[in-house]
Amino acid sequence: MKLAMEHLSKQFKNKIAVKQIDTVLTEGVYGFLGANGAGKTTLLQMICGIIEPTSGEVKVNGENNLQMGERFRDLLGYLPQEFGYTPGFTAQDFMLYIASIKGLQPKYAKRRTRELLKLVNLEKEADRKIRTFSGGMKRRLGIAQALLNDPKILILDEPTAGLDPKERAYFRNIISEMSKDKIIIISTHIVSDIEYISDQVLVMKKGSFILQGTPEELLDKVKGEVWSCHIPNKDWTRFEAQFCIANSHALANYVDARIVSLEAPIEGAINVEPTLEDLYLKYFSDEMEVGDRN
Ligand SMILES: Nc1ncnc2c1ncn2[C@@H]1O[C@H](COP(=O)(O)OP(=O)(O)OP(=O)(O)O)[C@@H](O)[C@H]1O
Repeated sequence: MKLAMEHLSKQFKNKIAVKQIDTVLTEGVYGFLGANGAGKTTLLQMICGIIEPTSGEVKVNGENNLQMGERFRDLLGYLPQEFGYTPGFTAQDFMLYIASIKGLQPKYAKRRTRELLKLVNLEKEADRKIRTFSGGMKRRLGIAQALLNDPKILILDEPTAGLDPKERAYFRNIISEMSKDKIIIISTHIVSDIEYISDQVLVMKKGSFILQGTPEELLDKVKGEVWSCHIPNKDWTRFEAQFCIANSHALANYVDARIVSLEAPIEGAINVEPTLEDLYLKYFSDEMEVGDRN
């Protein structure tokens, strides 16, 4: 299957949210990485056919997604950023309700609901009301509902928002296990959510993809630019203002720092293996507050 974005743009009044995106996705896991406001949600909503592009189009195997209508919706599973759960429903009622909207046969819907609640580890909570669920449980239920129709295109907008580290790890395992025959798009600003499960990472900034490649290809772009060094306490304020700081740990006489820089920031700095987090900092440090980095 081919999911193509062709010269895709979206403008809201005088704000260009998505700018001339051209890319083709086939089966695999794609991480759309970008800061808040980069345009991820707008792009995903155009792919899902929820909003119309200002120009350009989304095509599935050469056919416009909006013109495909029902046939496109049958292929699609979507977890929006803000999901409207009905708090008085139990998890099972909710799944059956979404299944009926998706037009699934009741018998199949029941079986699929059982399977999916098991997959997202909510099997024992099937009869509990959603109003008693934690944020993480609701998010897992959201992932389960997106899978009801066994979608060939699965789109997850910030799927791990509100999940604790254990649930994040669980989520990554679920995705890696089912990737084979689907196009899976995960949008996030959290690098670790997609670093190990994405076949391709697309870095989005100000409405455009500024980088696209396998995690290894992207890591090559910061190779030789990540340093581990000791900065004397008296010089720290100057270094913090001048360099992109990936990490810092203040000790008695110096700060143990990880710095992204073309040149060694200080004598004795040691070149270390980069991570995607370093790459993200390199490209987004101009948009971040100092406190965001740690
Ligand atoms: N309906 C709208 N009307 C006006 N501006 C909008 C609208 N929707 C989005 N925008 C603007 O378009 C830009 C991209 O927003 P979008 O929500 O797509 O980004 P994002 O990368 O998903 O960020 P976030 O993770 O914070 O949602 C932002 O500047 C946003 O304010």
